[in-house]
Amino acid sequence: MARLESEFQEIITEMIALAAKPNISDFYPGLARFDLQGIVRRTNILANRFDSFCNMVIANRLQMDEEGWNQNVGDEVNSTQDFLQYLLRLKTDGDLDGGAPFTMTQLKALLLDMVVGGTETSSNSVEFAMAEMIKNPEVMSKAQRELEQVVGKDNMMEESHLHDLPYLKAVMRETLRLHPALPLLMPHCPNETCLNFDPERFAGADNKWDLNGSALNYKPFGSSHRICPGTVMGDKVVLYSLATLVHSFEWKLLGGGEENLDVSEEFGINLKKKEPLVVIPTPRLSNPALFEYKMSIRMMSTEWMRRMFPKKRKNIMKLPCCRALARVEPR
Ligand code: HEM
Repeated sequence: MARLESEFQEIITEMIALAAKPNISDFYPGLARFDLQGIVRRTNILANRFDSFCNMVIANRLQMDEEGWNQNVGDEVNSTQDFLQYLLRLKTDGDLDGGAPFTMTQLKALLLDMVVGGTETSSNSVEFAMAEMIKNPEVMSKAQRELEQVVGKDNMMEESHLHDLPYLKAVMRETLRLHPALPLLMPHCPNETCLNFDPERFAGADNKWDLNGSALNYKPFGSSHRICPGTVMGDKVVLYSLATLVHSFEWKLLGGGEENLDVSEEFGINLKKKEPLVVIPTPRLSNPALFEYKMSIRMMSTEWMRRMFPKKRKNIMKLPCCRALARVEPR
């Protein structure tokens, strides 16, 4: 399991690094066939490894379906179908509007786009937002109060609560303003100094900033033709993760000194926190039983995981894709 996890992470991290690497062939196309920096050769190796990974996941899913592990396959588009099952159905039947079926190559390309485009962008944004809230306790308290009112301390955060969390949404917007996940968009700079973390900029009913890139002075997901195709998903994943973390736990730095927490960035194609955030969570919900989670895996079902790793069921949540897509539900 650990080997599979680290291999998956290694592929994705290296793919992102290669995508960002300046390639001399882009400036002198005549040199492209020599692949002087080995970028094409390395990319092909990674693409093959990702392909094998996808083949394994897809083959297992198909085998499970064949053996009836998920009895709901074939029902109307239902909540128990995982994302891969849905894509595989599009591959066979086409979409609901009569669109042409997917090919297997398109299906894998979509998975690759989602993993490469959506993993670090979302997790880095959550890390920055948590760091800023820990550094600014008044922001953390306000977000916690909002969650207490909307969700309640005797309840678990659910996706349906997301619409009623305007302050946490403002925290996320402000995080993306100050620490844009992908900083290399068209060049732009603020017309006044606004370096402090202040979610109030985005709070209030008259807040006019959205994420669709229509206002060119706020476009954390890009804008126009090249706008991020994962905007809606990224928005929900980041907000849901933040809400769950803030609602369920108090957060402290190891050794204290929250007010001096370093939030500086390491520049790259993906902006990440220079020093990883290391924090200590303390449960804050009133009912300890709420922390005995029943995990329901959306993208890869638990049955699939059990089947694939029969001897290591206890480690099921250690696979990064499961952690990212797992939904936490109360018992
Ligand atoms: C906080 C989360 C995210 C942020 C801030 C973000 C931001 C961005 C930005 C700024 C771009 C570049 C737009 C441009 O070239 O002008 C982009 C591109 C892209 N994003 Fe995201 N993204 C996020 C999450 C996601 C997710 C969840 C997915 C997939 C499910 C995704 C998939 C992609 C893809 C495939 C592209 C390349 C599009 C193209 O080149 O045409 N992103 N993203």
